[in-house]
Amino acid sequence: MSTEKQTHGFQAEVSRLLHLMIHSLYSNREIFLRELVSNASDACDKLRFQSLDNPALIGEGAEPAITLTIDKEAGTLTVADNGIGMDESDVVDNLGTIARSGTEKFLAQLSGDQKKDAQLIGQFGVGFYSAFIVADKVTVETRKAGSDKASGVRWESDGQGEFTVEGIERLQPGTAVILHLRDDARDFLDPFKIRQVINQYSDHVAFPINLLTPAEGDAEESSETLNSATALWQRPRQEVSDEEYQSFYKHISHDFQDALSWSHNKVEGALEYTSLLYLPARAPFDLYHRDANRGLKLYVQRVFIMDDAEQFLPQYLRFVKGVIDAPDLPLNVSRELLQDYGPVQKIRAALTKRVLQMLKKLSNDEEQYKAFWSQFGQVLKEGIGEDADNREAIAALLRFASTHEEEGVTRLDAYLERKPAEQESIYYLLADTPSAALNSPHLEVFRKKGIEVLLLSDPVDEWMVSYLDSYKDVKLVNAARGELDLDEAAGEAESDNPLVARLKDSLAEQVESVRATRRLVDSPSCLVLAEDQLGPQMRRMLEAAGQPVPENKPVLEVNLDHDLLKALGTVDDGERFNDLAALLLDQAMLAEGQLPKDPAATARRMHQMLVSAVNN
Ligand SMILES: Nc1ncnc2c1ncn2[C@@H]1O[C@H](COP(=O)(O)OP(=O)(O)OP(=O)(O)O)[C@@H](O)[C@H]1O
Repeated sequence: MSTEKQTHGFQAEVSRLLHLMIHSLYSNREIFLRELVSNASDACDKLRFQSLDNPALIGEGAEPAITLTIDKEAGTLTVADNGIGMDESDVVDNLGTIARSGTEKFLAQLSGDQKKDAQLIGQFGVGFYSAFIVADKVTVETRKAGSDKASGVRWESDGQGEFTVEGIERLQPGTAVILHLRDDARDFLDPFKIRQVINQYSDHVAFPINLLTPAEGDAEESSETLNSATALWQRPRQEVSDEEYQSFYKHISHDFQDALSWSHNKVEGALEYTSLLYLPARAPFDLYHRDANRGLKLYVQRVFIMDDAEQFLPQYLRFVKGVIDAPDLPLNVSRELLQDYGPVQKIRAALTKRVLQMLKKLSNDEEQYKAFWSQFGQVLKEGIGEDADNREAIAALLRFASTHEEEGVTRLDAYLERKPAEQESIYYLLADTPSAALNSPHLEVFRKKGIEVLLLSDPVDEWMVSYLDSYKDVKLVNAARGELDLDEAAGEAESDNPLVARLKDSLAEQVESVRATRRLVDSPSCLVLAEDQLGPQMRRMLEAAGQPVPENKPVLEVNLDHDLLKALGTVDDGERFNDLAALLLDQAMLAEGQLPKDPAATARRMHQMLVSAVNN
């Protein structure tokens, strides 16, 4: 342990975050107290957990507690705990860096617009650094539980880019965060204000939060406990107010916004557990990062066991926050053990059903559900592939753009209600964007017949529908694949058409086949994939992942009733015919949002066409 004072620079991201945070969170200043109290409570949780194996860690009579001390003269507010504490390397790692992937990208999104940035930073979670919203200097004194009193550490910074670390003597293990309040934050020296903020944000913290006010004038030193200090999830539902649920949500999630909804249940019987699950209103910035926090906080008989207990919910529900308290699990349960532990599988299956029910209930309110869907819809779609047992329930929660829903979105059930009885399938079309889908030549015949087509343009959609063969026993059919049986007589009779045969010859290298179609009304041609071929979205996904992708040639379908095709039939010059045939294929690719195989050749052919059109 070095005793000399050492100066360190903050990681560049921390400096930027500090700067932005101080400016954009000014109007939410009091959140710093919630964040520091949350950290103190986590530290007490961790110590209690470690002391299961090593009871000596908790000193005699030292019940875990959080102490707030106001010192008006010094202008400081101190948030202290007798939790796990930190050693020197913990301090340098935890209070000087942000070890979350995607941080740089996240910071790049911040615009300087206070309101927008405040929201974004809320999604990110500011934790300890929020101390600098109210303090122009922060001192942390800490000692790791189990180490001796000479192993204390003092960390200090004005939040301007550097911090110092030095060894100190500290009598008690645990951490004290001393805030030297800015002049405009001196209202946090008022016990009344502290009481109000703790009441609002931290009443449910499961350890006592004591407020110490030193003697002043006639008043003697005093100490009072500000919170009820019972585990909120252990209280009966009807005794917990909505405000309490919301503030508990913010405590465990570090979100600034209210949750969309929650579900609190005590399950009795052979397998007892209590769960409190929340649906957040906004996606965290790192929802798609593999190492992002996810899952629930696990407690056993109110003793905190672990964060991110991902075994209790499937991946695709990783946005759900909450706690689970399973009193029958062994206290020394580890992640590895959880994985193969029978009761955990049962709890997971039940919690999954519960979340899907919450979503179903939420979807009764279209407005609210829209908000949810825009944030988490893409993640929920992963469930179609991942969770065969609940596939139908998840499918009912999906939302799609549709040819029959001009602005909004539709559900599979609404599609089925609108569908004429004789229509045997649910049709969908995959495209890169909603507008590409709407303009696709594949829709022409569906429009003409008034048949509804769902428009899928999320990158995950192709993968997802590959797992969704049917919904309520109605098959899902890709409108751009294979031969459509919309009009049985179509196509077949014309298969030996001489123009089709010439096109086949001319394009033999590029296409699998050419055939006449009734699929098209206004367009001359379009591409169709065989039933078993990969679509362009899947292709790109596989290519991006470095996987080998089989070459597949599309089928070109042509509309023999189209003027262009009629004219093409009269072209005798072989070279000119080949150029026109190639253009017919290229424009079909463009309509799909794909680039022609040889863009330069396409440009040359178009150039020739334009010149001859202008000269005519
Ligand atoms: N009072 C404390 N006692 C012990 N360790 C602490 C304390 N406060 C902070 N730390 C340590 O510093 C780390 C960083 O804290 P910070 O609040 O910035 O982020 P976090 O709590 O990990 O993340 P978030 O707040 O976004 O959940 C914590 O993970 C913890 O290891």
